[in-house]
Amino acid sequence: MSVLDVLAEPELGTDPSAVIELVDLARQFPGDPPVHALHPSNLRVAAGEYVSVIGPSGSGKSTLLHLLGLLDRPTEGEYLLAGVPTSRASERDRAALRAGVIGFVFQAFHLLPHRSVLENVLLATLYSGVPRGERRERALAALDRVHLGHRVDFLPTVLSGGERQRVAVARAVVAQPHVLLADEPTGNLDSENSASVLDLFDELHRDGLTLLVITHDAAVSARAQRRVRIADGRLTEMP
Ligand SMILES: Nc1ncnc2c1ncn2[C@@H]1O[C@H](COP(=O)(O)OP(=O)(O)OP(=O)(O)O)[C@@H](O)[C@H]1O
Repeated sequence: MSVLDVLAEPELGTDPSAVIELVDLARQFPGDPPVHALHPSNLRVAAGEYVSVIGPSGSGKSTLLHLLGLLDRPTEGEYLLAGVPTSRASERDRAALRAGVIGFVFQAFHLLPHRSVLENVLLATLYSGVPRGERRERALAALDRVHLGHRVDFLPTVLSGGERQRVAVARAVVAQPHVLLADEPTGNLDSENSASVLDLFDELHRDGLTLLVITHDAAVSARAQRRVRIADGRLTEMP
């Protein structure tokens, strides 16, 4: 039985098709006065949606990302991830859910410099429930998927920024997550390399992957099918 089976309490989820569902979710930091980094917020991301969250510096993007990624807990409200209520789940269950459901892509790539491209992707299969006998094949398929099948034995250090980020995307999707969570994915890239990563996101979206991209960059946000603005810790849908 998987952690999803153990934790699932479907009656709490209002929408079974939602991958992400925030119900009055809020995060306050202590202070005098307290900081309302995220006011009580509601957001539902259905399977297959490509959503961007855009906001300026200090608007609450990192706070939201940490909550969505199960790296932080809310002070109020509930966050259902793949239908599983997470706010009061144990750290162990949250870690298992995070590993099984979320693929992360960060601005800074976070690749291991002394491991080959293939090894970087293979490492991500270790804790994600990919059967041992399938790991290599799955890693190679993920690298093919990001058009880097010809670079599997290279070290990340010799790749372009766009290629490195595409390795990071392969690493994020190799375990077939329910959602790809990207934090400023083009923040370290020039326009050409940014375009290659954003084109890849379009392809993954067409293949049915759910994507949520957090950014301060209007051009990056505009590529998503649905845009949400965050300002002063409040979320609003954009037309
Ligand atoms: N640990 C903390 N304690 C107190 N206040 C915090 C803490 N973390 C964030 N904040 C405050 O919460 C608000 C939102 O911060 P957050 O880092 O989420 O914004 P951001 O949109 O990610 O900004 P940036 O784009 O500059 O990284 C800010 O006013 C910030 O000062």
